[in-house]
Amino acid sequence: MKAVHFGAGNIGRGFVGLLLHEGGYELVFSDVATALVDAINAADEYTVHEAGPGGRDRVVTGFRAIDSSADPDAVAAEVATADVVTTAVGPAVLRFIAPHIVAGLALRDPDAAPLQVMACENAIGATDTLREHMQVSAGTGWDALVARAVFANTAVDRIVPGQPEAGGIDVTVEPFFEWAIERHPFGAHPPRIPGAHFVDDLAPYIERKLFTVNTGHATAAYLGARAGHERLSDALADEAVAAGVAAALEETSALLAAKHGFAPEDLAGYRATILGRFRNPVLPDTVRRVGRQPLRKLSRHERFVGPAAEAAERGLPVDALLAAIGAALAFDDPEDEQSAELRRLLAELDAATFTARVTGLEPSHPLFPRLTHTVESAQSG
Ligand SMILES: NC(=O)c1ccc[n+]([C@@H]2O[C@H](COP(=O)([O-])OP(=O)(O)OC[C@H]3O[C@@H](n4cnc5c(N)ncnc54)[C@H](O)[C@@H]3O)[C@@H](O)[C@H]2O)c1
Ligand SMILES: O=P(O)(O)OC[C@@H](O)[C@@H](O)[C@H](O)[C@H](O)CO
Repeated sequence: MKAVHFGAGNIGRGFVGLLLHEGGYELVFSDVATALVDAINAADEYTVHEAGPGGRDRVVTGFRAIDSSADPDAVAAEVATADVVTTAVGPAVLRFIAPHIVAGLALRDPDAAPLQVMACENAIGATDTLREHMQVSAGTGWDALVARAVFANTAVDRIVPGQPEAGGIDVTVEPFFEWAIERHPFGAHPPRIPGAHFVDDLAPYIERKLFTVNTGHATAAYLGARAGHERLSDALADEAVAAGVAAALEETSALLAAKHGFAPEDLAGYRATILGRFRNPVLPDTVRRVGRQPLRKLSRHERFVGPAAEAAERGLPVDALLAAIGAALAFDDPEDEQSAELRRLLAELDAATFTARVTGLEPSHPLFPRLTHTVESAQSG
């Protein structure tokens, strides 16, 4: 069995690659970072260090890597004979991966079992998005190729911080992980991924994850950055930050209970587990990594505006989410392109134009005036 994984970064090596290896797949990483590709090819094994209670070291073997910008034909050839393709590249990069998978499908034996495609990004329907990019890339050839693959959306959860260069290709991660995958696309032949669980309806899982883990994480990062903290665990140790995170998650939990029928006590337990994960003092995570790409995080269906808009539609409270958005608007990391763009847009646009452009919220939406007010406050303060 063979898996091609696009994106050999933190979650690629520290989670997706690890579980595919443990499932028995030969692993082919594809990345565009030449030095990383070279380092992977120079190694016979790497270690995933699980930092925190219950964690242990896990060794990954049986892998190689291809630089997809230098050798796209090699990537296509690997995809053609793979059983599984996964991605962890960031939602905006999926459009660049799509042509490689299409090229692989074009080379694939039409009688082979369908390629199992799963995008493992922090985004709702990321595999659907990848499939749409593939359809565009294939053009009129799509009808002939689409039967050679099946597509499943997934929700992946494991905190994998940025890694120090001195660590080579080893990865330090938290011990916790969860990987939920849509069941129906695979019929009787799901991929073999130990610890993953297959579900009939992914929507409650991905929304619970994105609107709890990622809403809480980003709230901690933005409130923490504004309070001068660098480490995520230090931000959580700040009572004011922790209170802001707890309040934002009370609001998203109320939405998740109303929308998906989760029991409030189960959501309270889920929140407590997650806050414990954020507080992990031996996980070297930073507010810069967690706050990265704030424009993506402020977009319409993402971790803040997504739940706040739906909560507002239902008449549920959104004050703490708006406070978190206010902190996001203050995020200033000159090395993060989106942070710099955010600062430029805040300086140049009026509040209503900024709100519409950055959040994608319709001006007629009940949240729009409150969001605009939050933007005005950020601009004046
Ligand atoms: N790190 C986490 O805790 C975590 C957890 C769950 C999900 N995720 C999601 O996984 C994705 C990746 O996150 P990460 O933290 O691993 O980021 P990362 O920056 O560590 O890794 C991304 C990798 O993708 C590579 N890449 C960029 N463009 C590429 C291309 N065109 N083709 C192939 N590879 C390309 C980069 O070189 C990099 O190695 C994101 O969507 C993120 O939200 C991350
Ligand atoms: O990867 P992002 O930028 O969408 O979000 C940053 C973190 O919140 C995220 O990577 C978490 O560590 C991860 O989603 C935990 O499962």
